[in-house]
Amino acid sequence: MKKQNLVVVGGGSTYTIGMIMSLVAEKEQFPLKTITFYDTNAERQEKIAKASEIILREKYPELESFHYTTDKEEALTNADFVFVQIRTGGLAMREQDEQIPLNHGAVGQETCGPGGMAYGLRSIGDMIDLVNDIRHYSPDAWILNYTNPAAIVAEALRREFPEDKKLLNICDMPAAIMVSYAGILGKDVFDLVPEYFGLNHFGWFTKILDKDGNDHTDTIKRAITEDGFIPEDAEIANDPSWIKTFKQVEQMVTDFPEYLPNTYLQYYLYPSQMVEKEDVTNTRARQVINGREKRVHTLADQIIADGTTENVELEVDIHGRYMIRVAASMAYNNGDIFIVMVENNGTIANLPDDAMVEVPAMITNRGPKPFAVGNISTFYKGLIEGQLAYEKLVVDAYYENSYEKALQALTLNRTVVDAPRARKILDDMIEANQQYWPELHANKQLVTSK
Ligand SMILES: NC(=O)c1ccc[n+]([C@@H]2O[C@H](COP(=O)([O-])OP(=O)(O)OC[C@H]3O[C@@H](n4cnc5c(N)ncnc54)[C@H](O)[C@@H]3O)[C@@H](O)[C@H]2O)c1
Ligand SMILES: O=P(O)(O)OC[C@H]1O[C@H](O[C@H]2[C@H](O)[C@@H](O)[C@@H](O)O[C@@H]2CO)[C@H](O)[C@@H](O)[C@@H]1O
Ligand SMILES: [Mn+2]
Repeated sequence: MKKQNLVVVGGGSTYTIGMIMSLVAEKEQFPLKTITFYDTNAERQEKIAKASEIILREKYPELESFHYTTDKEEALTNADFVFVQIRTGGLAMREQDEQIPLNHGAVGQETCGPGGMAYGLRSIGDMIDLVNDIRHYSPDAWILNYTNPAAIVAEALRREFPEDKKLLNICDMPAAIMVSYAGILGKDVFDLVPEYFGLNHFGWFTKILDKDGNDHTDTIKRAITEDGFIPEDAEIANDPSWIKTFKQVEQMVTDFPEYLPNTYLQYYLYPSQMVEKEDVTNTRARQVINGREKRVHTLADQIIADGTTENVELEVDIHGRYMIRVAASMAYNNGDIFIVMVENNGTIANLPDDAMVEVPAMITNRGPKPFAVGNISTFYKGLIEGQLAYEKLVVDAYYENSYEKALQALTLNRTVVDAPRARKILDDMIEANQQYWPELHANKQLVTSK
């Protein structure tokens, strides 16, 4: 098996140490020659990198080299795989994305509704620059992007790099949900085969099979409605916010029992309930700053101070394992099946060809080969078309510097609906994002004809 040169962009991310542990756990499936971290924030990256260096020295002695840098040429040259996990504006801006809509009575969420638009308009420019840089230094590298909001980023990258066949956008949420299905069934998550359709953070499992073709969908539905649904992946199992989110699946399956929903659908199906549950002074970003970020930084500090991992507990989670299994299937043409984002082109027959959809695909060394879904029925088609229009309008707003397109996007979104409210949210977001967003201009025709 050829050993791979891996670059992690966003080396200072709160997910990096988990990713390193997953790379250790998956070294047989995805053997590495070198690992390089790249980040624009030297200080944030250094702490994570120094801890990672110790972990790798102890647990991955066969690795030929590990290094970290803020120099893009040094980082991106000679890569086989580039994993991208950046957050333009950091968790501080995530907090604004969540608080602004809540101040106007709308859902405040990282990737759904107005928060997703704000984060999208910040991320698109950086992601385009980054893909250009990667292609300049490593034209043939596989790029696995999971930078959020993945749906909007994927749409922008589709428009910007239409011929790039080695760029794949992925999300761990379906896999994390499947970990809980596996728990219900007493099976390994990688032994389950999903049937699924939708957009990123906006989809449904239509069937859960095992590798022998046995259908477990009804067993899972029954278990959820009778016994409830809990997160089982190590990273989120004890997190009160994720426990609440998984609990909401019970209501979704009771109200709409046809298919099994992605957890993120809660924001679109029960927006008022979601707003009522929130505390604007302690939104998810604040919980992550005081929770995951603090935990990861304390862990890194301890590993660095001790010079060893002997005194800490290091866990492997589905986030890293899933990303790595997708990469391995590309590297070694395994033909494994994973849920990923692809340009539709008929996969969901009654949706536009140019939609970025999330569906199961066979992952090969020629990229993802999605399985045909066929026509989807009215409820799902209606919901998806509205959300897809919102996503496309956000990307239009970016390219056209259009205030109007941004306003249309928010008004269309199920988490907002009301046009005056959309305008208030948009105006506050423009103010908060001056440093990051393209300048949005009002429709010139209307202004001049006054
Ligand atoms: N798709 C998914 O399912 C999924 C799952 C988990 C995390 N994520 C995403 O992963 C990303 C990281 O999340 P986090 O909470 O760890 O954020 P974080 O802020 O802790 O980490 C992001 C890192 O990226 C760096 N960075 C920012 N802009 C950069 C640029 N242009 N070039 C290089 N480095 C840059 C930052 O300095 C920071 O160290 C986010 O986009 C998050 O939404 C996605
Ligand atoms: O609110 P956060 O920052 O805790 O989570 C936001 C992310 O949530 C999903 O990722 C989960 C993942 O599903 C789970 O396996 C585990 O690794 O935790 C992650 C979050 O902590 C979602 O898919 C991502 O897009 C979000 O960024
Ligand atoms: Mn996701």
